[in-house]
Amino acid sequence: MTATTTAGPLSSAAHAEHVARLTPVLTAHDVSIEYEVDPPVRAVQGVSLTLHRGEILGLAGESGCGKSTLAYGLNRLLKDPAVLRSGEVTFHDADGTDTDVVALDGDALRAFRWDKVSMVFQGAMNSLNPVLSVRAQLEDVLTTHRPGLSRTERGERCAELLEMVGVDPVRLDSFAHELSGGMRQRVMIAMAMALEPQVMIMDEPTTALDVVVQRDILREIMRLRERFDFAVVFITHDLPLLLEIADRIAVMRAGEIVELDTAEQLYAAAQHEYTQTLLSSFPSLLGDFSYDDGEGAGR
Ligand SMILES: Nc1ncnc2c1ncn2[C@@H]1O[C@H](COP(=O)(O)OP(=O)(O)OP(=O)(O)O)[C@@H](O)[C@H]1O
Repeated sequence: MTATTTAGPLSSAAHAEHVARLTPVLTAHDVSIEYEVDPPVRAVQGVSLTLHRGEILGLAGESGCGKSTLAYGLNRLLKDPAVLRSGEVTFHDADGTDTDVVALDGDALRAFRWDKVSMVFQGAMNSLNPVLSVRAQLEDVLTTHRPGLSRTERGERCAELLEMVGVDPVRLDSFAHELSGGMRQRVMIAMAMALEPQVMIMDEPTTALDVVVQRDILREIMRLRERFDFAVVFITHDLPLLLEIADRIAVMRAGEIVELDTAEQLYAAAQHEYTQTLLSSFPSLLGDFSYDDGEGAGR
C-alpha cells in the first residue's frame, strides 16, 4: 500500500476512500503545543487531524508522546506552562456553523466545553466530589448549562443518564466512596454525556479498572455511540484495545502523528516502523484476532 502524503502521517489509499464518505466534526490544523519549562518541551508538533461525525478515532502511542496534551489542546483545556504555539482547531456543528475553537473565551468557551465537546479525563473516577451526592453533581451540570429545565425535568434527566451508562438510578443518592471504581467511572461518562455533546474525548477512560469492568464500560460506550452518534477521540497506549473498538487509529510518536489509518488497514499492513514495533509488542494479546471474523473481533 502506498503512502498518500510525504509530509503528514503515513496512510493508505483505503483510508482516503474511507474518510471521503465521512463528515468532519472537529478539525485540527498544524497544532503545536509547548510546555514553557527550562528547557522547553515541544509536546505536540504540527499535528493535523480530522475527527468525523460518529466515528471512534483512537490515539495511540507510548507514554509521554503527547496524547493527553493534544487532547487538552483540542478542548482548550491547556493550563500553564502549556502554550498553544500555533495551529487552528475548528468545530463543525451539526447546525452547520463552524466555530474557531482557539478564539473562544469566557462564556462562549464554557458553553462550548461539555455542551459541544466533553471530556472524560485520565483517572476521572477519582474526580467525583466526595462530599456531594451523584445527583447533586449531575444536577450541577444541568443547572449550569440547561437553566431552562424544571426541577422535575432535571431529576428525570439525572435518572435517565445513570440508566444509560448501566447504573441503577437508586445510586443517585450515593456518594463517591459508596460506589465501585467501575460505577464511578460510569458516572463520569454519564456526566460527560449529560448535554449530548457531538464529541467526547476520552483519555485512558478505563485504564485503572480491571479487565472485566473495562470491557463492560467499553461495550457501553460503543452502544451509546451507536445510539447518539457522537464522535469519540479515544486515547490509550493499548493498541490492541484500539484495534477492537476504533474505526481509525492515529499513532503518535514524540509529538507527531506518524501514521493514521483505518483500524483494519493498520492491523493488516502498518506502514510505519514504529507502528509495526507497537503491534509486535502485543503478540499474545492479539492472538487469533482477525477482522474477517466479526465475532472474534468483538465489533
Ligand atoms: N506540566 C508539564 N510540564 C512540563 N512538561 C510536561 C508537562 N506535562 C507533560 N509534559 C511533557 O509533555 C510531553 C507529553 O506529555 P503527555 O502527558 O501529553 O503524553 P501522553 O502521551 O499523554 O502520556 P501518558 O500516556 O503517560 O499520559 C512529555 O514529554 C511530558 O513529560
